[in-house]
Amino acid sequence: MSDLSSVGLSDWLVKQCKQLGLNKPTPVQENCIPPILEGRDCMGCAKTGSGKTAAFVLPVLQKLSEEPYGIFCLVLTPTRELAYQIAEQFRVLGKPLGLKDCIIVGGMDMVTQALELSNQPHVVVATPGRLADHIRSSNTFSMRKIKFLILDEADRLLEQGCTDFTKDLEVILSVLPAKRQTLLFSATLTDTLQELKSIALNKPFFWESTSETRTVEELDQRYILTPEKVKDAYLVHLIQTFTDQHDDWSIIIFTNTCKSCQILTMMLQAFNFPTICLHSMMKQKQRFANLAKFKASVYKILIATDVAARGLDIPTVQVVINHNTPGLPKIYIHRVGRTARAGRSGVSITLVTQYDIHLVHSIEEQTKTKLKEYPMEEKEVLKILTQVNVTRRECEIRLESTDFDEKKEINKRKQLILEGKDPDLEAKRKAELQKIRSQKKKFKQKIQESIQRQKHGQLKKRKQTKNKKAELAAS
Ligand SMILES: Nc1ncnc2c1ncn2[C@@H]1O[C@H](COP(=O)(O)OP(=O)(O)OP(=O)(O)O)[C@@H](O)[C@H]1O
Repeated sequence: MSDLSSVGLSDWLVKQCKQLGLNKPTPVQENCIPPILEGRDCMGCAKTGSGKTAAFVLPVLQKLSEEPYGIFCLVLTPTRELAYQIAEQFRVLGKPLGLKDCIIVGGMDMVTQALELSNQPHVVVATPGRLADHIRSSNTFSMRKIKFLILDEADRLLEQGCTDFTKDLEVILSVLPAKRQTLLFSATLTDTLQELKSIALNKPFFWESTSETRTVEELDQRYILTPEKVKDAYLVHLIQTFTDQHDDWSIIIFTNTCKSCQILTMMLQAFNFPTICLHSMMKQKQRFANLAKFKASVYKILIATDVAARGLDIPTVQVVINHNTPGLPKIYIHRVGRTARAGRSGVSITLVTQYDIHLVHSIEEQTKTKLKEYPMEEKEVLKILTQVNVTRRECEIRLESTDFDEKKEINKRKQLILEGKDPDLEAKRKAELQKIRSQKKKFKQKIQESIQRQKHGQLKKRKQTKNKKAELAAS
């Protein structure tokens, strides 16, 4: 494969890429950059860590150099940290152009952002909620002339998950010109293809890597089967083993809630592991500061919720641990994709309880990969079990004495009000749903128990018959 000029990039850009160690195009770049330069809409689906960001940044910079004006390009992305990472790529690769960029994300000062927007930056990188707020509240900037709209992690932006971006997207799309190039990228586009096609209107060029598996070959994917009560002891033992065996390692541990993230961080800190956390209940400045410290290897362990599952590119991460088994294969793919990036190797270890086995099966089915068991010395784990569980309980008590739960409740209510919902009505609805769920669970348990009893009865009967036959034969 030849250098990046083979995909149609100008000499100044190729030179800039070389300075950053980008010598040859990756497959997604090789396939998507030419049609984008030709003016086509593009949907690119390639594995995590395969260079999708440069696949859209480079052609935009080339086009911008031919006709520089602001606002030329808008990039939307689901998380604030990702917005900063993308803006940095634009800034570094676009240095020879004197590129002006502007980052519009929640949790940061709105007035400063409004000023920056009115200065006509070439590129705006934004999370949908905050950009929609600016559009609703200000007329000091215009997006009527943008050439490029890019949706990074496009499927996440369109799905109606816990953060629903669809209303904000409508507001944003309503102020963009119909004549534009739309570029959509993700490692998991296929589920949302129809919705995506309604945004990329001009018969988009679609490219998907043709690999059998949906995770990278360099990733060693493992699991540990553990009872729920022993999970944290496994985690502590696992980290201790890595600490003993590797000098230069970084680990991301994913967990399912902000509270669990906070407790696990306190617990690992109590065991003197250099741990820091990242979740959506933290102040934005603290989130950025923690991520920067982790990137700089000041802290070797990052415990995060799924706010860090997509897009983050931290080359030193060798291990990803899933403290909970992700409920959706898609989330698993993005989480484990934080390691083994750009051809490097990496390990992912998923802690699986007896209730999660079906989730592992659907992950294996979707990724077309079989997870292998991670060998652990159970005896060693059991030795620290009591100490770990007592430490965890102490951390829980410490957290309960703070206003963590209260803050969570206030944040939730604020979010619901912003979404135009009544928090009290929603709470009622949630309680009813919870009641139905627990009734269903009880019912399921009863059925399981009666099946077990039946099986047990049949076995007993068979044994009795066998014994009788043996007695008869003996007499
Ligand atoms: N042509 C190239 N040659 C070498 N390295 C590259 C090349 N293009 C990109 N990279 C590097 O690969 C790494 C991963 O790239 P990037 O973050 O764009 O991945 P991605 O495909 O967007 O992953 P994700 O799906 O997780 O967001 C980055 O560190 C980037 O600098």
